[in-house]
Amino acid sequence: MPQDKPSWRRAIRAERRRLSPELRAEEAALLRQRVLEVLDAAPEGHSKKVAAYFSSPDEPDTAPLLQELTGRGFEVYLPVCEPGHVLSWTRWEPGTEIVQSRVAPVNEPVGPRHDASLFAEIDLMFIPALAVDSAGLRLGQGGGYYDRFLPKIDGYQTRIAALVRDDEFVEAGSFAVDRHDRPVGVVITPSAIRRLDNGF
Ligand SMILES: Nc1nc2c(c(=O)[nH]1)N(C=O)[C@@H](CNc1ccc(C(=O)N[C@@H](CCC(=O)O)C(=O)O)cc1)CN2
Ligand SMILES: Nc1ncnc2c1ncn2[C@@H]1O[C@H](COP(=O)(O)OP(=O)(O)OP(=O)(O)O)[C@@H](O)[C@H]1O
Repeated sequence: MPQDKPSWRRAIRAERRRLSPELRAEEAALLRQRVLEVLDAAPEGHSKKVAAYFSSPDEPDTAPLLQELTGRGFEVYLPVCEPGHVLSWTRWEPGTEIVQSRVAPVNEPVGPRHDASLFAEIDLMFIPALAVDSAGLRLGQGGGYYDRFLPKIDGYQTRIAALVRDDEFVEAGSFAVDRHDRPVGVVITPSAIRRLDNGF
């Protein structure tokens, strides 16, 4: 029996809170390594614009990889939560002002906002999840922001890579899925890059 989403969310958040700062830092460094491997394997002519996100304290720490991406000359865009569970996108560089979102418990950059059409030029997007199953379906924080956003970029080439801890990559069917859930094509954990054979 697949478990309901709220039970999974509670269990994963509790597990993440139990991590020591040392293990968290170690996993963040490994995730950065894996992301660099994905970029190194990217085809010639791959866009220098990528989308990512600012991690919250309970998520795998994306700070090292954001630094690394800008250090390698990538233009990095991060989500901004708009009312109505809409995401827009703002460029981030080290030093960009960061504020607490007015509509969700996350931090976001301040600056000009772009809509989904930005993704015509984005080949790779990193997205948060609490868990991903082997079919590529993700369990998010429950806002439905990405579920609503991803259909808007269906027509673009953007590859979508979810970042989770090793234990959070689980068998297909482990958690309940809804009709609106979109599969991701790649799952990156500290120990591995998994390219899923689901056409995404
Ligand atoms: N780092 C990060 N940024 C992100 C997301 C994310 O998952 N992680 N999002 C991914 O969509 C969007 C923000 N959506 C979110 C929706 C709900 C919660 C959340 O923690 N909800 C809790 C507590 C609610 C509250 O305190 O108001 C909950 O539902 O229990 C977090 C982010 C866009 N930015
Ligand atoms: N495409 C959509 N259109 C309308 N409502 C949606 C859509 N996607 C999700 N929702 C609604 O948003 C809420 C959260 O959905 P869900 O539990 O799948 O979020 P999530 O995948 O955890 O979040 P996120 O995508 O932000 O990481 C649900 O009430 C769901 O019905």
